[in-house]
Amino acid sequence: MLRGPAGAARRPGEAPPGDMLLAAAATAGLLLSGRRLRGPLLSLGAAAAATTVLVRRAWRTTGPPADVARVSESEVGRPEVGEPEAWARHRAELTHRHRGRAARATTLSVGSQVADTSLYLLFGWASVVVFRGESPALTARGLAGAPRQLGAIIGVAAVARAMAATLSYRADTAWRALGQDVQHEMRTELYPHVQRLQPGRLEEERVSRLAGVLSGDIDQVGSFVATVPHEAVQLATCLAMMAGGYLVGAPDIAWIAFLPLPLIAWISLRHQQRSSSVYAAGGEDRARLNGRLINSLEASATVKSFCGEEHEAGRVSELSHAVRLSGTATDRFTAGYSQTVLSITATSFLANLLAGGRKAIGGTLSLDLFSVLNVLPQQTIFKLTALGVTIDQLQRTQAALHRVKYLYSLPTEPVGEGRPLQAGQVTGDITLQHVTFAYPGRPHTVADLSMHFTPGTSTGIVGATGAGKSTVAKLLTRFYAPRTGRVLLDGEEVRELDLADLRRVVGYVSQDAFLFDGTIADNIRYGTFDADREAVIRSARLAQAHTFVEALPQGYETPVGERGLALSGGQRQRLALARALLKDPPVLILDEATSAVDNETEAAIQQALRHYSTGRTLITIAHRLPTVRNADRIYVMNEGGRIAETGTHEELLASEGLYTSLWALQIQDTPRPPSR
Ligand SMILES: Nc1ncnc2c1ncn2[C@@H]1O[C@H](COP(=O)(O)OP(=O)(O)OP(=O)(O)O)[C@@H](O)[C@H]1O
Repeated sequence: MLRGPAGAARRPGEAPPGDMLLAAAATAGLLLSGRRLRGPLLSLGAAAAATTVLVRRAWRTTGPPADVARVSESEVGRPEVGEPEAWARHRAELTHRHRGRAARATTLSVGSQVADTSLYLLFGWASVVVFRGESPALTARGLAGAPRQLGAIIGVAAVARAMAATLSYRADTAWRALGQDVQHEMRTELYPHVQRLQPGRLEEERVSRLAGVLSGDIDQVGSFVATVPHEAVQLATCLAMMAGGYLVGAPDIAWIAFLPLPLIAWISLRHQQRSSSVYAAGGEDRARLNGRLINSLEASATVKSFCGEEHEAGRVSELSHAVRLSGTATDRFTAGYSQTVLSITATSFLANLLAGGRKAIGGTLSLDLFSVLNVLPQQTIFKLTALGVTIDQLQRTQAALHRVKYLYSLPTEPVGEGRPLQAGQVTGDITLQHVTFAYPGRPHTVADLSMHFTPGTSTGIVGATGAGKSTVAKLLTRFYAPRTGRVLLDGEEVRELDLADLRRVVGYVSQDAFLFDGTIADNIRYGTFDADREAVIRSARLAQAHTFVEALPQGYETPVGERGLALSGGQRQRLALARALLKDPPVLILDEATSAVDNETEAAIQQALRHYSTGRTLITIAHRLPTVRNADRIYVMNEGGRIAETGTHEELLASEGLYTSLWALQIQDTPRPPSR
């Protein structure tokens, strides 16, 4: 078994890695080259080999930056994820679609670098004309006299500058546009996939982590495409121009020009490795300060009532001091690096000047050539200083892609599969037959559960907290599938039905009345996006929301704020209810949908729902027994996720079981004050 450069095993017969091919080509080049070029080629090869070895070592020993590694292994979980099919397809499409653009942008990057470097070469040449009085090379080409020569060089330099500006602008914008497009396409492809994740997986993955992949990681990929290939192509162009220039023009002193390259590459990589930990420490200090500030400001009522202002100010000052110290350390570090790089660049320049100058004085190197060649190493070194940042970007992008790939590997809900359902033909006959279900890693939530919901009737489900009432609703809407047993709608197993159709015919108002950042009308219309204003108002009236909405200065156009925080809990619940009523489903499940509403308003809602639910199947899950007392049937669930009792309110009271004792407890409760 052979070992690849990164320590990876390579099977016999596998294609040799790129550097072996390079070595073979270099050996052939050396053998074919004349004696004059053999030495310079060797020094170029040595510089290239040393630089490659250093980059490889840095890549292997450091791995991804500290902050990236932490996220990719602990948060995302499995470092090794296979190639999910959806991701492989999307990646292939992206590559195929943008191949031509990437090739054009690469050409522009090469052109812009050639024009830019030419400009500096021309400056060097112009100074020779000024100091020496003429350029023999130009005189030999029929352009005699310093003023004419100078004018010609400056004219060409102006053209080179214009070309450099145009090509750089076009290359930069081409790469950036490509980065933006890749980012946009990745996000718009990944987001629907994330939305289709099975609810269980969606709950397991933290929202902040999912949002982090969809925003931060995809941004990382986009900014990588926008900048790194452009810089890498420019560096390669600089290296090629420098190597070509020295090998052709001054092979004897080529080694002096090549010598600093591995040194600069090494310093740049070392700097990046060390700076990533310095910056990570500074970032953590800033994050701690930020967290403390937000926490303190959010808890302002608690801080004030416990007179904790001084205590909070002290803690903020402490953290701010830590930020100051880490900031100073980072600044010192950065300043030290730029001075080191400048010193090496200057040393290389002086060494070139000395060696090349002696040859020019001795007449073995033309002054014209000497003046232009001197410029090339400066440009290359300048570009090479960004190598550490490039490697860092590459590693960050790899880690970001790893996380994208991981999300693609998570199981999704089926789309467009199953038997279609017509809302108008659904009667709403629902049956649970011996259903057993457990959340992953948990004991059974419901066990051997059987229930029946007769079409056109209302059913209440009550029971202890954690008994599994909401779980029943989730099984009906196929958020989860039972382990054993069957859930049937109109005699058909729900898992055989088209999922989107099923959710269209089953309206569900969950415990947490979630509102989107938008207006009240937008929130009621959510899911029935084409509903007109009259329909919106009608459902708001049914949900007893119209009066409070009308009383607001902007009425239905009032923004509800992030997560609806500009409204009270009872108001939010009524809007969520109005949203479900507007959907007009044949089956409606209300899971603690009015728990934050005062008794009087709840009674009005129930009155309205009695008319609304005619011909529909209404399932009401509640803790408050008065919410379900008028239901045609009530199921009482016990803690083991089983049915303890069933019957009408009167029948259950007569049986003097669990329901009777709960009722006795609750009617002693003080009535709640009216909600706003
Ligand atoms: N996503 C989940 N992952 C793991 N366990 C869960 C999940 N959701 C609910 N459970 C557990 O399942 C059990 C039943 O929860 P469920 O929400 O169905 O109860 P409930 O009767 O509706 O309770 P409550 O009246 O408090 O709303 C609880 O023990 C709960 O901790």
